[in-house]
Amino acid sequence: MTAQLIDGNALSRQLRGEVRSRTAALASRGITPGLAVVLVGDNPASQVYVRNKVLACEDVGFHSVLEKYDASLTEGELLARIEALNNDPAIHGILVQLPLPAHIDDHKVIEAISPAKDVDGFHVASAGALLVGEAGFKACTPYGCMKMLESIGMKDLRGKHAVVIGRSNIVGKPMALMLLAANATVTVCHSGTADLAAMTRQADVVVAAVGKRGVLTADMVKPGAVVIDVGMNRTDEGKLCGDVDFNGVREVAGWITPVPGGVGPMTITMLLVNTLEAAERLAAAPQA
Ligand SMILES: Nc1nc2c(c(=O)[nH]1)N[C@@H](CN(C=O)c1ccc(C(=O)N[C@@H](CCC(=O)O)C(=O)O)cc1)CN2
Repeated sequence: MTAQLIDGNALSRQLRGEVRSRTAALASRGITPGLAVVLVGDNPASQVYVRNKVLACEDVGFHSVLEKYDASLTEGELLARIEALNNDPAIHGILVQLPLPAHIDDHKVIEAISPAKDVDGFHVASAGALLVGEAGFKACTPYGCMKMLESIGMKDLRGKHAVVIGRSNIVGKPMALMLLAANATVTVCHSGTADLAAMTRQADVVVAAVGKRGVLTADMVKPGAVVIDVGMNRTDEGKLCGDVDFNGVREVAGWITPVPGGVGPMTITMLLVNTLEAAERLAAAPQA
C-alpha cells in the first residue's frame, strides 16, 4: 500500500478562501482584522516565517504590522511594546515569533499578551480553555493537524487510538488535548517512554512532534494508519525533512503528511483563522 498524501498547501488554499469571504463580511461592517507580528533578533528561519505570515495576511485582506527588533532589545522594552499592542484597537491578534533571544523570558512575554489577542494560543488562559473545553484560541500547529484529520473524514475519532510523540507546551500537549476532545483514546510518548515502537504500532493516528529526524520508521507503523509529521529538520545535505522516515512510512501508512507542504503551511493558515476569530469576537461583543 502507498499512503495518500494530506496536502497542507491545498487544504490551506481552501481554508484561506473561507477566511477571505468572512473577512469581506467584516469589511462591510468597517472592520479589518489586524495582526501584529513581533520578531526579535536575526534567526534566519524566523525571518522567513514572519515574512510568510505578513504575506498570508495580505493574501486574505488583513491589516498587518511587522515589528522587527535587534537582539539587544531588553525584556522590559519588549513587554512595553506588547502593552502598546494590547491597547491598539486596530490590532486583533499579537504574535511574538519564537524562539526569543536567551536573555528574554518567553513565558513572561507570552503571558503579557492579552488573552483576547493571543492568536498563537500559547497564553496560559488559552491552554486552560483548551483543557476544560471552553472557547479560547487553539495553538496553530495542533489546530492545523486537527483540520488535516477532518479533511480526510476523521473529525470524530471515537474508537481510534492516537499516539502523540512529543510533549512540548506548544505542540505535543495541546495536540493530545485536541485529539481527546475529538473522542480519541490518546497516548503521549516522550523521551521517557520505554518502548516507543510498541505504542506507535497500536495507533490509528500517529503525530510525530519531536524535532528529530527518523523518529518514526516503517516498522513502527500499523498498516493503514494516519501519520502526521510536525517535524521541521534538515538532512545532512541541507534538505528540509520531518521527524518521519517519509519514503519508508508511506509504504505502510494509509495517509501521510509531507514535509515541506504539510503541517507547516497549515500553521500559518490557522493563525489567520484565529486572527479572524479575534476580530469577529470583538465585533460581536457589546460595545462599552
Ligand atoms: N510565535 C510562534 N513561533 C513559532 C511557531 C508558532 O506557531 N508561533 N511555530 C514555529 C515556526 N513556524 C511558525 O512560526 C512555522 C514553521 C514552518 C512553516 C512552514 O510553512 N514550513 C514550510 C517550509 C518552509 C521552508 O522552506 O523553510 C513547510 O513545511 O512546507 C510555517 C510556520 C516555531 N516558532
